[in-house]
Amino acid sequence: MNNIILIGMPGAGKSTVGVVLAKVLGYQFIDSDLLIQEQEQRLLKDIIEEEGIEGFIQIENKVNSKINVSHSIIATGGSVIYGEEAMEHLREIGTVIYIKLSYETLEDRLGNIKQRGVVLKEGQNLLGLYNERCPLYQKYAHVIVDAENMDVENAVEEIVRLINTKQ
Ligand SMILES: Nc1ncnc2c1ncn2[C@@H]1O[C@H](COP(=O)(O)OP(=O)(O)O)[C@@H](O)[C@H]1O
Ligand SMILES: O=C(O)C1=C[C@@H](OP(=O)(O)O)[C@@H](O)[C@H](O)C1
Ligand SMILES: [Mg+2]
Repeated sequence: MNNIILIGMPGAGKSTVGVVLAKVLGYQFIDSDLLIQEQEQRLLKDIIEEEGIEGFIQIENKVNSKINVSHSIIATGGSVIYGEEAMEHLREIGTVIYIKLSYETLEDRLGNIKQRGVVLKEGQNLLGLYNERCPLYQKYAHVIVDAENMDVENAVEEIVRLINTKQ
């Protein structure tokens, strides 16, 4: 269905890069986080607080599994890769692009992840989360974009270049 799905760690730039990419390609833009909030009529932070991280992951999996669009850029939330059904669906409806950054860059960019409402297990820190998730982002990606040292415009250009190379 010709969609482009962005995955990666929180702070990787999925939402920021995604909206610019949509403009450049003339696609629609969808942010899974906003879809979840709309369908649940609750803020992400309230869902995480009220349902716990397992409950949030289930809701995120359900919402992403039902996305039915075409010619859209879909910026997912960083924890989407815990939902197997969602990832299989997203891989079927488009090209999954992993925006990859080093741990050091993410740490600089993120500040306090606890305030950001990231799905963190008890006692887990950003490095633990990074090491746990990187293999999953890699597993589900059709294309990996190394966005280290790239500003938003450079990242958009690189994604467009990789998509064109792939076709
Ligand atoms: N390529 C980039 N270079 C520097 N900062 C960026 C870049 N992309 C995004 N940012 C900044 O990083 C933060 C997180 O970006 P965001 O798009 O919300 O990431 P995500 O949706 O992947 O969690 C924002 O403050 C954003 O302005
Ligand atoms: O990685 C995570 O655990 C999360 C990332 C958030 O989205 P972004 O990746 O857009 O920040 C959001 O889905 C939720 O707060 C959980
Ligand atoms: Mg986002």
